[in-house]
Amino acid sequence: MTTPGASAQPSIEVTGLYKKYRSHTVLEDVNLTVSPGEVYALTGPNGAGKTTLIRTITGLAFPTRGEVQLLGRSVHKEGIHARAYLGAVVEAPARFYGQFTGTHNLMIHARLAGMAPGVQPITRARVREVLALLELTRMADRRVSEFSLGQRQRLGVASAILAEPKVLILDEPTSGLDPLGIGLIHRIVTNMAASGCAVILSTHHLREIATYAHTVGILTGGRLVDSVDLRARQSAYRFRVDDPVAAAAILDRLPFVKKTSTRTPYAIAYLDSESRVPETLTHLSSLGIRVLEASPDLFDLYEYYRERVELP
Ligand SMILES: Nc1ncnc2c1ncn2[C@@H]1O[C@H](COP(=O)(O)OP(=O)(O)OP(=O)(O)O)[C@@H](O)[C@H]1O
Repeated sequence: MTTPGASAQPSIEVTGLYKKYRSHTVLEDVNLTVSPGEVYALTGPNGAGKTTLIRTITGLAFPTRGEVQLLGRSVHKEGIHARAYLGAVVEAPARFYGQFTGTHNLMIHARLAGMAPGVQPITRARVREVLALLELTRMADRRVSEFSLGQRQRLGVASAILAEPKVLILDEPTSGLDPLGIGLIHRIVTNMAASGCAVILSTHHLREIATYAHTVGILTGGRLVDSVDLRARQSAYRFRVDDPVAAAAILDRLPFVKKTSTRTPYAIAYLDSESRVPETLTHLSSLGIRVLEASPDLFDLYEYYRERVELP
């Protein structure tokens, strides 16, 4: 997993966002930032407002109040510039011309995308490349009306990455895909992020997303109730000891331990790297603390999510 630059200017910045449909508040004071190279997964119960938030971030819907910036430009005031480096699939599966082939549809998309200010023209070779990346070469010259739902879904992602965007936004990109298709989307998102692209995607698949997202935002009732930094959670190790409180106090003094807690019979430490585990064990043992077991303290996003959305 790459580590996105924490100090870089955010690629996506949502500030004080409200969205109302008549008297119904769908989004309430939503604030979030996504850095270059970061994968931000948005999750929450049905009707929480995920699609509305994604539509507003991409400029398809207008906020009642608040602002969205992409690469430092306001989506709703400088749309053409803000969206020049945006790739998105907001309505899944994306709309295509059924009577045209996959290649033809992407060529139409390429011409439109190539009109954005500062964007390089997209070549036929690039169209072939993204079709191959999405494992659609075999379907490339077939009419889109003959594509299955999953193939259309993949063609949508192909069109979103065609212009090598710096911001990629995908609304439920894996819904309707088979397990191999889901793995394919994960790899593409991971590779895009590794090349510096900021990604927001919405999903209900928590256990999958935990393997490659950097941050998970939990939206419920239109409010972003939590933002979970999965990288920090994944650096936790647990040590089974006779006296967890004493062990945690010792661990707390180590310079490479960021935070400690206890959960009997474990002392839990957030280390700055996995390579610190042997050093930590030696240190505990030198101070008379017998460690009966040491292992990663795996974070269960599903359990965490359940607790967050079930809170009154
Ligand atoms: N155009 C609209 N007019 C009125 N209400 C709307 C409109 N679009 C969405 N809503 C309402 O906004 C709320 C949030 O809907 P949204 O589709 O954003 O939720 P979601 O989190 O994406 O749900 P799901 O997980 O089911 O896809 C719902 O109560 C929905 O009825």
